[in-house]
Amino acid sequence: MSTPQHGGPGEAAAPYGSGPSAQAAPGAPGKKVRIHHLRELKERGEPWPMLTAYDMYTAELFDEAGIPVLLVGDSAANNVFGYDTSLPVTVEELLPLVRGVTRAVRRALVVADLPFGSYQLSPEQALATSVRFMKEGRAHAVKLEGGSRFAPHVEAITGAGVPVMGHIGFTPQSEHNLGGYRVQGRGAAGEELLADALALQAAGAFAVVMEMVPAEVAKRITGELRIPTVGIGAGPDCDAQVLVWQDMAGLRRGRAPRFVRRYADVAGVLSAAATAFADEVRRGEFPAPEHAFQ
Ligand SMILES: Nc1nc(=O)c2c([nH]1)NC[C@@H]1CN(c3ccc(C(=O)N[C@@H](CCC(=O)O)C(=O)O)cc3)CN21
Ligand SMILES: CC(C)C(=O)C(=O)O
Ligand SMILES: [Mg+2]
Repeated sequence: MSTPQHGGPGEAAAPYGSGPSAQAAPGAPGKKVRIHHLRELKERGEPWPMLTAYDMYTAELFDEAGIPVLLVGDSAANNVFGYDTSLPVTVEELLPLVRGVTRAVRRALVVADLPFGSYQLSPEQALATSVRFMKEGRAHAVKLEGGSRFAPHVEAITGAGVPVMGHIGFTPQSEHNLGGYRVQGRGAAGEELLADALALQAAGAFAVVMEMVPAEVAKRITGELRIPTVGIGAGPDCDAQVLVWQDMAGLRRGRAPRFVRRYADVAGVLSAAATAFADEVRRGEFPAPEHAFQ
């Protein structure tokens, strides 16, 4: 195979995020993001962005915009399939989305989120599901929710050569146990969170998401870890920041979580386009002669 693989042995090339290739022109071949690049960004104190993506066009745009890591989140449950929680989404539903995203990217590292029930049963199940996302989804890494209790699962997966991203703090797959969308790690629970992060690192995780964690706790954990932390509602001192793209771009309407900043009004743009199309069809203004064949 001549195609370089993500997460393989490091090249002597300039690290991702430095030099002119950091913002490669659309269509430029660019360099694939590797896990060691993310570690180097942490060492240099350069925060990096991560976004969810669930399809080809968004993946292509985010890749070209220089987002080094794309997550095919189990949040597709809410943001693609319309479930009210992330619990019902299945491997069978997520796999085709992962395939679409990995086909579209040139540089970004694509992380497949393991859905509820597809890894918790045993390290063997976690590895088997990860292998499906790597082989059938062509993902570059997987992500799973949970702390120290999932260290054996992370070890089984990384032991097979598959990079794993952890996820601690508010873990949506456990929302019924956590009592809803609530900040995690306040007070004494902060020490447990640190222990969880260290256990994931020791098990071989290459990064760890911290969701809805007090900023001071996230800062402390980020300082204690060698691997990058990726915050969502975890303050400014994480090594990276992630948002769900429909929140970031204003496609999802209604009240967004407090940790969201909206960078666009995609809902407004799409809604105006659909309304204009509908009006023109109803008025007989579309199609015009140039849209028709003689
Ligand atoms: N569109 C979307 N964005 C997300 O961030 C997201 C998903 N979907 N689906 C899966 C999980 C669920 N997540 C969520 C969902 C809601 C809140 C929320 O409503 N938070 C409130 C209450 C916080 C509190 O009471 O402490 C907030 O104002 O932040 C937070 C995280 C994060 N993930
Ligand atoms: C919010 C991110 C971290 C996530 O797990 C998802 O989108 O599923
Ligand atoms: Mg998720």
